[in-house]
Amino acid sequence: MFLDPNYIRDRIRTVPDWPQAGVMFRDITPLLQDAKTFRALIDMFVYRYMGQRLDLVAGIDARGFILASVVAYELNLGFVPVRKKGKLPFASITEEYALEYGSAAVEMHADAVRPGQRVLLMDDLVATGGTLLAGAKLLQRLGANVVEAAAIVDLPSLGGGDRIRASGLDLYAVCAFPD
Ligand SMILES: O=P(O)(O)OC[C@H]1O[C@H](OP(=O)(O)OP(=O)(O)O)[C@H](O)[C@@H]1O
Ligand SMILES: Nc1ncnc2[nH]cnc12
Repeated sequence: MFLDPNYIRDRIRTVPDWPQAGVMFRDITPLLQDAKTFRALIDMFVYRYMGQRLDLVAGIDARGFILASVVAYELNLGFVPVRKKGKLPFASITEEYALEYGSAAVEMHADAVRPGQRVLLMDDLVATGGTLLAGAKLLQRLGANVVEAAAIVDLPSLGGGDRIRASGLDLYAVCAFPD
């Protein structure tokens, strides 16, 4: 029961018109706040990846950090942050991208991964797919092999999942909100 995607989906709150009119914001905080659903969620990722050959888990600022660091710890792997622009102290590389509501840029330290390392890339949600694609691009520019992109939620009506798969990157999302 706890590893049923509907159990996860049912604990995501929808907030209409936030942060701007027309956006149905899928809020994962109730899911994280409940000990059982948080553990069930993390376990779904851990069971999926525990048999796979991985070197690192990368997480996207900010909500991807919540997942990726715990999953990395559980899989006995290191964690790498993909940060919003201007936050990293050391030599960094940058990718700009468009969002459902605006534009942004993400960065990684230039020494965050070594060429050939196998990396799982995590974020909370796929809307247009721009954020995960930008994160994957950073990893690929550093020579990493992005084994899969993973998220809690896909919003298929915004086309991000298709965009990610069309780029050649595998995507796993625990659940989807079709409307
Ligand atoms: O698929 P996309 O269209 O790229 O959208 C998904 C991204 O949008 C949200 O983050 P947001 O940029 O709102 O930043 P936050 O984590 O700082 O709230 C979400 O956490 C994803 O990172
Ligand atoms: N609809 C949405 N809900 C939550 N986070 C998002 N990021 C981009 N679109 C979003």
